Amino acid sequence: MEIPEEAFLVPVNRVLADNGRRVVLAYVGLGGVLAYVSGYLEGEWLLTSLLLLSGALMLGLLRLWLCWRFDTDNPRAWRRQYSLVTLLNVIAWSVLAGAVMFHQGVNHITFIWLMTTAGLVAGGVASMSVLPSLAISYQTILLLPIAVLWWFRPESELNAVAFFTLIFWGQMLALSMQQARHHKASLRDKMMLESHAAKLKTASEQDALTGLANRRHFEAILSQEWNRLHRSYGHLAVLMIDLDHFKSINDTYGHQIGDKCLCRVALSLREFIRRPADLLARYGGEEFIILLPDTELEGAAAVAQTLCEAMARRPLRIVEHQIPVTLSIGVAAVRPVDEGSREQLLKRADSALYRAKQKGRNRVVCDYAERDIVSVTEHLETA
Ligand SMILES: Nc1nc2c(ncn2[C@@H]2O[C@H](COP(=O)(O)OP(=O)(O)OP(=O)(O)O)[C@@H](O)[C@H]2O)c(=O)[nH]1
Repeated sequence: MEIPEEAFLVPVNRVLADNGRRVVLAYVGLGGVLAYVSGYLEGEWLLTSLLLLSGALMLGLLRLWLCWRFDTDNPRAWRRQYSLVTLLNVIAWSVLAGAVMFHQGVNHITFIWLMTTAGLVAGGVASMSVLPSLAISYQTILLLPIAVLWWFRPESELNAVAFFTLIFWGQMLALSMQQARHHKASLRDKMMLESHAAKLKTASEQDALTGLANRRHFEAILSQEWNRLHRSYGHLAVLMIDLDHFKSINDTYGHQIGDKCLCRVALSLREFIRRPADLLARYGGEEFIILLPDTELEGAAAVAQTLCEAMARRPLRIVEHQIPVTLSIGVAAVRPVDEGSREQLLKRADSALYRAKQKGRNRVVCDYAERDIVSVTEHLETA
C-alpha cells in the first residue's frame, strides 16, 4: 500500500513537536550557565550576552508554543513557522558560541563550548531527523561557521579542530539522512497498521451485505446504552423487524434480487432513523433491529408504525421488477433500572414480532411487560 506524502505531514509534525517540547529551553539554560562559567555575564560582554540569551529565550518560548499547537488545519504553514523559529533559535546559539570561542582562542573554555555545541548537534540528529531538511540546516548552522572561522585562524591547533569539526559535520549529516529513512519507514509501518486496524474494526462491526451494524456491534451498543440508561433512569426501546414472506421473493426472483431487496430495505429503514443515538442493525438473514435509547414504548410504536406504513406503500423497484415488501415489527421497551435484562428485552421484542406474524403480518405489535401483547396497528393494505 502506497501512502501519499501528504499523509506524513501531521505525523511528522507530531514527532517534531513531541521531541521539541523536551529540549526547547535547553539552549537558554545551557547558554546561560556557560556564559556565566566563562565570565561573559559581566563587564563589557554582559549586554551582548543578555541580548542573545533573551532573544534565545523568546524564540524558545515561541517554539514551545508552536509545539503545543502542532495539530493545526494547515500543517505546512506550521512546519514553516516551526523550522524558522528553530533555526533562528540555533543561530542565536551559534553567534554566541562562535563569538565566545573566537574570543577565547585555544583554552578549556573553548573546549567546553565546543563540546556543548557538539552535544546539541547530536541531540538535533535524534530529535529532528524526521525532517531531514531541518536537521541538516540545524547542524550546518551550528558547525559550519565555527569550522570556517577557525580554519582561517593562525593557530595550527584551531585549524586542526576546524578540520575535525568538518569531519564531525559530515558524519552527522550522514547519520541524519540514515535516521530520516528509518523514521519514514517506521511512520509508514505505523500508519499502515493503524489503517488495517481501523478497517478490521469496521469489518468486525459491519454487515457485509447491507453495510449496517451487525448483530455483534448491536449487542455491544445495547449493553452500553443499557448501562447508561440504568444510571440515568431512562427508557430503552427495541424494534425487531422481519421481512414478510421473504422466502417467496427469493424463490420468485432469485437470491441476487433477494440480496438487493435487503439492501434497499436497509436504505429505506435508515431514512427513518434520524437521532444520532439510534442504531439500526441487521440482526439475521432477513431480520433487522433498531435500538431507540431514551424512548418509551409509545414513541417506539409510532416509529415502527411509520416504517411499516412507508414500506407497505412503496414497492421496491429492482432492475425491471416491482417487488412489494412488507414488514412485521415487534416492539418492546423497558426502563433498565426497573426491570429485567437485555436478553429479556430482546426476547419480548422477538415474541411481539412472532405475534405480528401470527396475526397476519404487515403490522406492528407492542409488548407490554405487565399486560398481554397488544396490537397497535390494524392490518395495512399494500399499495
Ligand atoms: N437473498 C437472501 N436471502 C436470505 C438472506 N438471509 C436469509 N435469507 C432468506 O430469507 C428467507 C427467510 O425465510 P423464512 O424464515 O421462511 O421467512 P419468510 O419467508 O420471510 O416468512 P415470514 O418471516 O414468516 O413472513 C429464507 O429463504 C432465507 O434463505 C440473505 O442474506 N440474502
